[in-house]
Amino acid sequence: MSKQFTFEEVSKHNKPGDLWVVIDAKVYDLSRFQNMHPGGIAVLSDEEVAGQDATEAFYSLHRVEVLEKPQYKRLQIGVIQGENSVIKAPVPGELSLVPYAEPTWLVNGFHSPYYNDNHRKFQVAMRKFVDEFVYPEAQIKEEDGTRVSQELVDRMAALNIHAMRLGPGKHLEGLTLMGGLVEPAKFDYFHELIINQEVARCGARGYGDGLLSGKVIGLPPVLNFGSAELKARIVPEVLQGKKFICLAVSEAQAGSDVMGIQTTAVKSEDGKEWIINGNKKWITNGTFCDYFTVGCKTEDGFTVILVERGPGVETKPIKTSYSAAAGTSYVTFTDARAPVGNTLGEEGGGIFVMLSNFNHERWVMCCSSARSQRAIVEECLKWSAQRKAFGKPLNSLAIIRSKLAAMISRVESTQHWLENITYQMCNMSYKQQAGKLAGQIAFLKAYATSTAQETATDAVQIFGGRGITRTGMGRFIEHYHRVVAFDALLGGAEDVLRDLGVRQAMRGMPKDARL
Ligand code: HEM
Repeated sequence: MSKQFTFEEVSKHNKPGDLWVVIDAKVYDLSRFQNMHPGGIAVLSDEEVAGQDATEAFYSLHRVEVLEKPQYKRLQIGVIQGENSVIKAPVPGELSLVPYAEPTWLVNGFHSPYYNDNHRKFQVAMRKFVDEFVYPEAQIKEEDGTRVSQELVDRMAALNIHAMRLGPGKHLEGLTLMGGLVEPAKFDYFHELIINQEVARCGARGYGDGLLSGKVIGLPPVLNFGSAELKARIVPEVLQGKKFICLAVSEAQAGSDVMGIQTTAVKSEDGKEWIINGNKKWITNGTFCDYFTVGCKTEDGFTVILVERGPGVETKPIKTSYSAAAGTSYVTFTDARAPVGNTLGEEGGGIFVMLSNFNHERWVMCCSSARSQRAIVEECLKWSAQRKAFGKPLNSLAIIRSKLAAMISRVESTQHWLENITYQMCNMSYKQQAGKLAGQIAFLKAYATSTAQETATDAVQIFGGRGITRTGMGRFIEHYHRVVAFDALLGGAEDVLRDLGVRQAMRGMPKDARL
């Protein structure tokens, strides 16, 4: 039972060296902490703070998690008699009750045609997993730039999360998914959407990519186009998190224009091996990968080949504006060799391999982008309610409400469009998806990432200086604003995607259509 105090008792401890404050009905003795306080001693000695209820002042300057940290928690010496604490730190695994902080299907009283009971149970389990194991590691590693721990990779493997991140399909047969929560045959794209969206909540974009997103885009060409022998050798060890794979397409000389790549693969004299020369740039997870799914120029055109790390393959880190935890690399191939049996799809048929892979990659990015955007909406709603400016909460200003309205509309429309496309994916074959959804997904990705950038800009304005400060109240805004361009470039730049979408539409125009 906590020690009980009255406001009167607390008010006697109102000077440096004997300094107590009340925050949310809890009494803190700051006498010994005052000299270590990052905000300085003067603010604590203020007559409206020392010995007083400083709840409002505190929450306009600190995030809730400050008082959750053990070193600060122990400054609490008791509670105010007869008063209850009302401020609640987010509880791991729980849904947020802040309006628009969750997609509508997770909001009490709302309905959705897309999600069944199994999706709901799956979401609960996935959120718990992310809050308990992913979020804490993400926050540390995004800062220190080291890669995801093998311990977490193993935990994910034990639940077969690596396999589920590749979507529904034969590769799930016989696996126990999420401890038996989903039957492999019933796992669909909404389950996968849930994984992507829950992981995106870790609020660490570089680390998020470091969490084996190279596998999400690098393994499907092996799964869908590799020989039976190659699949048997590569797939299980990658899905068990024992080996790592990435997709290596873009180059110093070619990004969105995939056909412009210059890495070459020529056959050895005995015809048994490919000899590969060239470079690949911005390769996510490349620094720590064992396998590279490489786009190459060959005699017949464009061919995709699985190259194993070995002589002639070198990777070095590229410093980008997000964390080195992503393992972004520059890869060079100097007479690197791969057996001809490592060819993925037809020789010269690489563009088909790549294009069918792009849809899924872009859709995954839409899932994450929509969820990251939503987290920023939540931050802005909270901040504008608890921060005062000109003597009033920020959200009493019409201009702030107008920015919030635009943010909410953007994230809601992105999520709803995403859910509709996901529903189409659930009801189409992989081939139908490639034909019918390439345009839709390209448009959605360009829409999600351009609205994300608008939201990032608005959020910085709402947070002011804190929106460009790496610690404290605005730390997620600063991070988001710094990394938001990644989504807009990876998997195809916005203008290229919009153009692709329109070209697809033009191709589908009925020949007899007239005004
Ligand atoms: C239990 C009591 C308190 C603890 C543990 C605490 C802790 C901290 C911490 C960790 C920071 C750094 C924030 C960050 O960048 O993450 C900080 C900053 C600050 N604190 Fe406190 N604080 C306490 C009470 C107060 C109170 C009562 C005030 C009075 C208004 C105050 C005023 C400030 C100010 C002005 C800053 C600088 C904020 C900024 O740079 O934006 N603190 N405090």
